[in-house]
Order: sequence, then structure tokens, then C-alpha cells
Amino acid sequence: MDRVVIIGGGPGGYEAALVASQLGGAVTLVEDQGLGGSAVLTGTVPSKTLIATAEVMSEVRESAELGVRLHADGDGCAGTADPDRGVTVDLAAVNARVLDLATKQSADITERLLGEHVTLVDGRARLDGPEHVVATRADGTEEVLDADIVLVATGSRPRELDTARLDGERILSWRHLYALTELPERLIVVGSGVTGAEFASAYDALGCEVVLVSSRDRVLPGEDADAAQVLEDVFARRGLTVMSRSRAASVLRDGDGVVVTLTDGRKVTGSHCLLAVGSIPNTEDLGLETTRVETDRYGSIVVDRVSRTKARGIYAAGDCTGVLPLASVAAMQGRIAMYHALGDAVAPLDLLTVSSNVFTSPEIATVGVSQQQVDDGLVPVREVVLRLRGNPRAKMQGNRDGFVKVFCRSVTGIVIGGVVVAPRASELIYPIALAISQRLTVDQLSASFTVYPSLSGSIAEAARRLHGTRSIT
Ligand SMILES: Cc1cc2nc3c(=O)[nH]c(=O)nc-3n(C[C@H](O)[C@H](O)[C@H](O)COP(=O)(O)OP(=O)(O)OC[C@H]3O[C@@H](n4cnc5c(N)ncnc54)[C@H](O)[C@@H]3O)c2cc1C
Ligand SMILES: NC(=O)c1ccc[n+]([C@@H]2O[C@H](COP(=O)([O-])OP(=O)(O)OC[C@H]3O[C@@H](n4cnc5c(N)ncnc54)[C@H](O)[C@@H]3O)[C@@H](O)[C@H]2O)c1
Repeated sequence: MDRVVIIGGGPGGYEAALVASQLGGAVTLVEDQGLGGSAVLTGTVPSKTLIATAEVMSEVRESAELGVRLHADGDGCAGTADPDRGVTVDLAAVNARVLDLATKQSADITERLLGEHVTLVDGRARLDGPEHVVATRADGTEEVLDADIVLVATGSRPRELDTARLDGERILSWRHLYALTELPERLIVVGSGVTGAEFASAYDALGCEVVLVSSRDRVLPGEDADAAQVLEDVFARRGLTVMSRSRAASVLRDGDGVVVTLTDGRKVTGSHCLLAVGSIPNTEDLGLETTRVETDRYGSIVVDRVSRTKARGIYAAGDCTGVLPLASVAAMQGRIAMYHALGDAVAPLDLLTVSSNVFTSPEIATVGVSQQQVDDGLVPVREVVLRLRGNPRAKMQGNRDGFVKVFCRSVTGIVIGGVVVAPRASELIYPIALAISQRLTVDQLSASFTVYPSLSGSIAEAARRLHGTRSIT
């Protein structure tokens, strides 16, 4: 029986443990922060739970158009999405729910792993040569685990700036947000990547004044430019301030507030600052130097498409590899590693089939070939963009911001990419993802019935418009 030792209990680690156990390995997983990793305890799950409340607030805020009338009850709750309409958020209750849900999900994962006979070691692990993992427990005792196969899945942590030290009270990373019991009066979010944009959108919806400090020309520089423009327009309409081409040089505490100084000398004041300036892979102090595992200049572990490192028998998965920092990708890399290591059939990781979503309001979901690749002339395509405001269901629901974009191969009509900007775009992207993975043509995608009226009708309609040879925008 192969002895498999997994370092890290996030999606990269725990999904691998399930597969390794299913394939007959003797599996030990070392983790000291609780199962689920930052995905469950501080990242994906808590942020999306908070955003669930923000979504309700957004809908309430925009419900007047649908004839909904709300009346102030004057109960004095902290934080107000719209004081004139009497809708408020009790952030202490929201965050208590967030933390409770995360803890329970972690417990569910623990139970599942134990049920699959995975041995859990509560400790911090490091490699001691390619065949030994040393786990150090909180009391300092050490256990040496012999391994035929090792998976490193240690994740990443928030990047800090030397000139912006996190204090957990006013200068925060995303890990600190769930300790807040009152809405910040004025939140300055530094960094307009996915993390910054999601929290800016959420806190604005919860009723907080938000300033987004963006070092780039636009928010979400890594995402579809048309989608980012929709989001910027929505932010502007809602009164969320975006300071573009503004790089934070320092963040300092000033009494009960914070001062963000930009590189051009301007100062932005607020009650709190959220630093969302990226992540650092957790690859130090792991004993990697006792093996042939290589890291790149960012500190990420170098892996191939079946998650092999440069050291025989040692695999790596998830954020510590820097391949694509998503929970879904971490989990897939972890599973692929175990299929490969334990001799099962394995398909190498294919990033073109990965769906991802930015959980702003509206959401932005993407899959496959990107507009940037098309504009750079890397892929010849036909494409269509259908604005959401032409969709009957969207009109009924009062949704006018967003679009559906589909790319197909010029000659064959095979679907190779798509973007959906809409409420619940995370759900709507699936038919496009399925079409890509199954190599369906636009004619096949449009041949299925969609419900009338529905937002998914726009996906079928987009595919229908791509029948033939014209590019329609
Ligand atoms: C705010 C935020 C929101 C996000 N939202 C989404 C989303 O909506 N969808 C999505 O797909 N992705 C999202 N992500 C990304 C996602 O959280 C990560 O890609 C995912 O957590 C990576 O999983 P992982 O297993 O590689 O690492 P992690 O989840 O970080 O887990 C790594 C684990 O390894 C442990 N560890 C580290 N070193 C050691 C050691 N030496 N010994 C033992 N254990 C160790 C850590 O304690 C940790 O528990 C979000 C990220 C952030 C920051
Ligand atoms: N919904 C999701 O799936 C989700 C949510 C959050 C994060 N993530 C994952 O995590 C990854 C990292 O996202 P992220 O947003 O945390 O990091 P990021 O590196 O993508 O973005 C950080 C941004 O901060 C900017 N920045 C850096 N220093 C700055 C400064 N001094 N002043 C102003 N801006 C500055 C950078 O230019 C960059 O645009 C994403 O690529 C994504 O894969 C996913």
C-alpha cells in the first residue's frame, strides 16, 4: 500500500486525500489551522457568505423600480444601505453567521476525511528529504512520517506592504474582516483585482461608503475589459468612488482612522483600509531545499500539468504552485496528482476549460478563450455580444447591466469561450463551459430549449446569432 502524505488541508489537499484513499493509498494529511484551508476558513467560503447578504441588500436597494416600498422603522441598527428606506445590516450578526458556516463546513470536511480512513495530524509540516515529512505539533513534539508520495498543498497568504502594516483593527487583510462588528464608516480598499473588487462591491451594498484605490487604468485588470467597464459604470452609479491610476505608497493609522498616501502624494482618509494587493505562496520553511523541488522567482512551486514537481514522488497543488489561484483548480490539481501518482487514468490540467466568477454585483463569469487573446490575434474567432437589457426576463427583473459574449472557431463554429455579466452569472456560465469541454458547435448549443423567459435564453440566442459567418457585436 502506497504511503501518501499531504501537507495542507485546503481544497488542494483534502480533495487529493479523498482520491488517494479511494485508490487504496494509506493517507496522512497534516494541517494545524483546521480542515478546509483558507478557502473554507478565511477566503472563498466566508467572502461568498458575506456576499450573499450583500446581494440581498443590492436587490432591496434596487427594488423601488419594481414597485416595492420600504418604510423606516427607526430601530437604530448600525449601518444603513439606504437610511431613507429603513434597510440596515447588523454586521455582527452577518459575521457571526459567516464564521459559524465556515466552522461547520470545516467540521463536515473533517468528518468526511475521517470516514474515508484518512489519518489527520494536527501540526505544521516540513519535508526532510523526499521520503520524510516532519510534523510539529503545537506542543513542540515532532512526528516523522515516511512517504512514498508527498503532495504539497500549502496555499498562499495575503501580501503585505512594508509601508502598510496590518493591525487587524483598522488596517486589514481579507482575513480580518469577519471580526468586524460594525460597518466601517468609510472603507478604503487598496487593490482592484478580484479580491478588492468583490469586497468593494459587497461593502458598498451593505451600506458603507467605499473608495477603491486602483493602481491600473481600470478595475479588474485581469478580466474581460467590457465586463470591467460594466462594473465601473455600476460602481459610479451607486456612488462608489474608484480612484484609477492611483498606487498606494503607504497606509498609516491616524487615531480612529487611516490615511492612505498615494505615490503621487495625494492622501485619502477613511475609517478602515482593506489591503487587497495580492498573495504570496506559502513555500518558505517547508524544507524544499532538502529535495529537488524547484520554485520560480515568485516563490511558487514549479509543476507540470499532472502536478509533478521536479522531485520524483513529490507533487504540488493549489495556490502554492501559482498556476491559477482558484479553489476549483486547486482541487483538480490535487486529484490529478493522486490519479497520476497512484497509477490511475489521468487527463492533464486544461486551463481553457476552467470557469471562474467574480462575485460582484453584477457577477462576471468567464470560461475559455479571452477577449484579450482574440484582440492579440492569437485565436481567430467569430464572436457575438448580446446586451442583457434586450432579454425579456432581465427587463422583468429590472436588470439592465450586463451581457452575454460567446466566441466560436471561425470555420467550424465550435464554442471556445464566453463571458457572462449578469446576476448569478456563476450559474449561467455552465452551458458555455459544457459546450467548450464537449466541443459543441454554436448550432448544437442553440438547439436545446431554454425556458421562456430566462437569462439563459440569451446564451442560446447568442449561439444562434453565430450560425453562419458574420461577427456580430
Ligand atoms: C478573499 C478570497 C476569495 C476567494 N474566492 C474564491 C472563489 O469564490 N472561488 C474560487 O475558486 N477561489 C476563490 N479564492 C481562491 C481560493 O481561496 C484559493 O485558490 C484556494 O484556497 C487554494 O486552495 P489551496 O488548497 O491551494 O490552499 P489553501 O486553501 O490556502 O489551504 C492551504 C492550507 O495549507 C495549510 N498549510 C500551510 N503550510 C502548512 C504546513 N507547513 N503544514 C501544514 N499545513 C500547512 C494552511 O494552514 C492552509 O490551511 C478566493 C481567495 C480569496 C483570498
Ligand atoms: N471569485 C474568485 O474566484 C476569487 C476571489 C478572490 C480571489 N481570487 C483569486 O485570487 C487571485 C488573486 O486576486 P487578488 O485580487 O487577491 O490579487 P491580484 O494580484 O489579482 O490583484 C491585486 C491588485 O492590487 C494592485 N496593487 C498592488 N499594489 C498596489 C498598491 N500599492 N496600490 C494599489 N493597487 C495595488 C495590483 O495592481 C493588482 O491589480 C485571483 O487571480 C483569483 O484567482 C478568486
